[in-house]
Amino acid sequence: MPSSIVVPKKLTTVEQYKAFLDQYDTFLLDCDGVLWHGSHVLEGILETVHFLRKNGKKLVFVTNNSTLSRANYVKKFQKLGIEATEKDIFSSAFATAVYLRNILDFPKDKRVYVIGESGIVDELKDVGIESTGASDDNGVIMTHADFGSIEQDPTIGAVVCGFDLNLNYRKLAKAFTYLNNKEQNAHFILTNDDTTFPAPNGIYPGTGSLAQPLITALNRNPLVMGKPNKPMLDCFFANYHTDPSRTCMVGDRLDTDIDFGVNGNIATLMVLTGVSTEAEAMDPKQPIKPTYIMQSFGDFAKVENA
Ligand SMILES: O=C(O)[C@H](O)[C@H](O)COP(=O)(O)O
Repeated sequence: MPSSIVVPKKLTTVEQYKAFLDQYDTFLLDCDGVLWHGSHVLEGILETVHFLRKNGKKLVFVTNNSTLSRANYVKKFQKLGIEATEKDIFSSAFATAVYLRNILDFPKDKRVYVIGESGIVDELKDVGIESTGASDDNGVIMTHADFGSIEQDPTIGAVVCGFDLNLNYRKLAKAFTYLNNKEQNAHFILTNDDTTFPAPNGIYPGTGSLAQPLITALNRNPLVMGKPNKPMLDCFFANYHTDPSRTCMVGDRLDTDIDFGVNGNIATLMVLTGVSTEAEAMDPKQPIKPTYIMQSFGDFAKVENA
């Protein structure tokens, strides 16, 4: 059906919330912009998570944020008051590690150069892949005399770029050097390509924006793992055999979360606590249409008190 004909249904009343919830057993939940901003849990989220689980709903957390391993995400969830186990969490770092190991059959004698944080390093280690870079190059200030210190490294079989609060020129120069060596033929992979992400006081450049200097310098498009791309979807459906007709993706971004659900042929609910706006979703020219829209996922807590 042409996207201009699909009109998202806005949920605003407790009766509509209840009727919506009765249709689904499994909810795939984005994290940044749905559950929290950074480490600030949004209003009503804890009550909603408790209420849905008490009513037998399955919650699966699907995040493009590659900064933490699933083990460390479990600790973050617990610290924020949300019970979770590693098998409930699908992060772009996990999808990247699984893809390198299982799909690319990454050679045992090769390593990965990482622009990113511990989530990528830890998930790669979990599947037996050695990495270098990441925090090793944090705070390393280059001078114009340092260019000679950047050498080729034939052990690098892939460069993986994720969100990195400590991105610097040295990391970009090393990644470029490895990827620009045609004989080496190293894979160029992004954990995700979110252009921005929501924080408590606004939105900030995301992984897709941080990787742009490499994409421009190399004139090469990377392989992207996270939502809405197929590797993350394959990762989810390989681990969960849910009934697609009773599964709903909940997210705040049209171009990642909602598109991910559309690609997976499941219903989608867009919340207005993150990046995308209602006007963007309702625009007839918008090709990606959520099934439903509501203000906040935390509003479902009102059903319990109704
Ligand atoms: O990597 C980034 O740009 C952000 O961390 C990412 O956008 C957040 O991922 P989400 O939980 O919204 O999927």
